Amino acid sequence: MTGTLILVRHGESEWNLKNLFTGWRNPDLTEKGIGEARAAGQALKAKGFSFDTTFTSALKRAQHTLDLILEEMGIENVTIVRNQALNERDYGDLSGLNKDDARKKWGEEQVLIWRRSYDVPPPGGESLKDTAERTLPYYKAQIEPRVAAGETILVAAHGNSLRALVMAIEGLTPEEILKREIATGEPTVYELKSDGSLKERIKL
Ligand SMILES: O=C(O)[C@H](O)COP(=O)(O)O
Repeated sequence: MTGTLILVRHGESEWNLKNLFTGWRNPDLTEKGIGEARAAGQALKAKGFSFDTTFTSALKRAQHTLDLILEEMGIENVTIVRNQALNERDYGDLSGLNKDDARKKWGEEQVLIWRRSYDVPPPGGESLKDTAERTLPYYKAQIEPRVAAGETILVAAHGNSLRALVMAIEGLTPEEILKREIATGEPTVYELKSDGSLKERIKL
């Protein structure tokens, strides 16, 4: 038996547009982000998907994306589980700062290390490793068993919480996952075997 896991990053947020570090701060989607979420819903509808359960984070941009996808698909009665284990990585003291201003203050290289190293956290925040340490146990306990049992599950979350999941599902090294950019509003479909391992990755 195979199950289906669909991962989608939220549409463009107001702070993506302003080029601000966001993390656990809570901006909503922009008009473009709303359009991206609706387009994701249309793409999933065109493929005939329906969901046994859906998951999202405790943050507005991901919740709103999920709501818009379900609305576009005409799905009204599915369970929505919201949990902060799926939140974006906490950007700590960088939250709310402009990414270009941060580069001017701390230098290009240091900011790149904070954004794209595996285990160096930004001041007061979480590294990708820290993020994976809270996201993966939640995935293993709440999401993977459902997919392994044959369900179809949609997860609307964030660039770095999804990186943590993709790394585990695809068996990527830290170097490989850090090169993977997860675009806003573009669903990825994974067929998983009954032991939770990957059968096929399909990009919509
Ligand atoms: O939290 C943020 O600022 C972004 O959503 C993700 O940031 P990143 O591109 O630095 O990983």
